[in-house]
Parts: sequence; C-alpha cells; structure tokens
Amino acid sequence: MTNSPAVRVRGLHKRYGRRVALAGVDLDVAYGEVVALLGPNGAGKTSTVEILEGHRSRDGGEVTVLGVDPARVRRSGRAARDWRSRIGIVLQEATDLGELTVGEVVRHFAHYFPTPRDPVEVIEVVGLTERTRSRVRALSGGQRRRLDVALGLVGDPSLLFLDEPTTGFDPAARRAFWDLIRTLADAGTTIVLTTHYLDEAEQLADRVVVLTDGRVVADDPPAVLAQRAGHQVVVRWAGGERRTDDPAAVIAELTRRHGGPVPGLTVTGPGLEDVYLDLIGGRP
Ligand SMILES: Nc1ncnc2c1ncn2[C@@H]1O[C@H](COP(=O)(O)OP(=O)(O)OP(=O)(O)O)[C@@H](O)[C@H]1O
Repeated sequence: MTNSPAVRVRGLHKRYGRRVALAGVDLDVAYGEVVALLGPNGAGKTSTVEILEGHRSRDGGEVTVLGVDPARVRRSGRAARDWRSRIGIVLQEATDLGELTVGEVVRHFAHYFPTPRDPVEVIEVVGLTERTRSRVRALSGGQRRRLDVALGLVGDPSLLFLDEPTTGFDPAARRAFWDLIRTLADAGTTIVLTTHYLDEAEQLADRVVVLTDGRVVADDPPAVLAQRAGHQVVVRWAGGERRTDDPAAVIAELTRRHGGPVPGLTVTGPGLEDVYLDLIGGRP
C-alpha cells in the first residue's frame, strides 16, 4: 500500500439548513487501523461516515477515501464501480431480505463485485455456516447483524464502515461480534466504526475519535484517552481504599503493614468513562 492514509479528512463542514452538523472535522485512518467514532446523539458520526462513503454531500473541507474524493465519484462508470467495490458498508438498518436464505443472499451480493470473496468462506468468517440454508427472517438479531457484515465483506473491501454494529445486542452476542471484528482487523481490514458504547470502542479500536457538536474533542488510543484527564488510580483492599498517583508505593506500604499479601487487593485504572463524560459534557 501507499504511505497515504486510507482516509484523510481536513476541515470537514456540513450543515442541514441552518443547523451546523460538522464544524471542521479532521480525521486520518491508516491502512490496517481500526478507528472508532464515538459521541452522543447528534454529534455528527453518521454524517461524517456517510460523507466518507459518498452517500452525503459536504459543504466544505477536504476528503480523500482510498485516494479518491467521494464527492467526485460519479454515480456510474468503471472508476466509480472500482472505488465502491473497495469499500464495504454495514448500515444501521438492514435491507429486507426475509424470504431468501443466508447462502442465497451472500451469493447474490457477490455478483455485484468485480473480485468478490468466496461466499462460503465469508459465511464462515462471520460464523453463520450452520445457518447457510436458513431464511433470513428466521435469524436472531445478532445473526442478522453478522449477515450484514458478511454482505459488507463479500466484495473483499480494503475499508469497512460499520455504523453502530451492536446496537440492540445482548451481552453474549456483542462479545461474539467483537471477536468477529477482531478477526477481520487481524487479517488487515481497515475499519471505521461508529458507536455509542465506550466499552466497544475500548475493546476494538486502535484509536478513538470523540465527536461532540460536530467537532473532534479527542483522538487517541483508548489507553491514552483513559489517562487524559489525570484521574487517579484506585487501590482497594479488605480494609479500605485509596486514590493515588503512585499505586506501587501504596501497595508496598500495605504489604509491609500486612506482613505479606494484602487481602482483597484490587487496583483500578483511570476510568475511560469519566474522561469520556468530561469530554462530552455529560450528555447521553
Ligand atoms: N438529513 C438531515 N436533515 C437535517 N438534519 C440532520 C440530518 N441528518 C442529521 N441531521 C442533524 O445533524 C446533526 C448530526 O447528526 P448525525 O446523524 O450525523 O449524528 P450522530 O452522531 O450520527 O447521531 P446518532 O448517534 O443519534 O446517530 C444532528 O443535529 C442531526 O439532527
């Protein structure tokens, strides 16, 4: 691949009538990176992603996705098809495919792409092999989402967009879905995902970009973000707890005091949630 990033955004502006949705967003996504766009309702996540996908116009700024300005991609023509085929999109709302089987749907979508992946392999990657002959309407919500990802992958994209991929999942389905995304990331797929869930961003993303009111208020790896507000570490033990910048010293002192292992000792790192709530000003 080239040295240029998969996605490069500078000074992105978008308004709907008089409402400013994006007020100068900068964003880079390197090839092979997983980036989470996190933010409260109305922060501008979907607007950003849809502009990157070429599904929404912009009012200002520069955007390059896989070396192409999405606003200049024509509706038809070979160059447009080539560019679109390199991008996989998993939308918030799935298409209605009820009467078809999983296998039929994936094979059908594969025909739209110049160099599709093997549908059987894609179904296996998303963990639906045993449901290949099931009708789509018979799938659970989590399985349905997996099928959506299969459809996003079947064109063998270099870049995958996932819009709120686990909204409405139960905890087990979310964990299984995260494993799937990790498998894709390990295989080198560049992924941009939007989410409301802090733990999802923390689990999956190399970088978390926090948007609020159409602006980027943080752009860091999750661990760096967690430390950003300088929240102290909490050391807890059977007899009490202490907030500290130097947990090692506290543990050493407790160990001396107990003359050995400290009962019920836990050390809790700086909370990403606290930092996030600070950043978004306490909005939902
Ligand atoms: N088609 C539209 N027409 C008018 N206003 C819109 C439209 N789409 C989005 N907006 C407004 O633009 C702002 C950003 O919306 P956007 O959907 O990009 O945010 P979001 O971060 O994806 O929100 P959510 O988490 O609720 O999906 C919001 O104030 C929203 O009301």
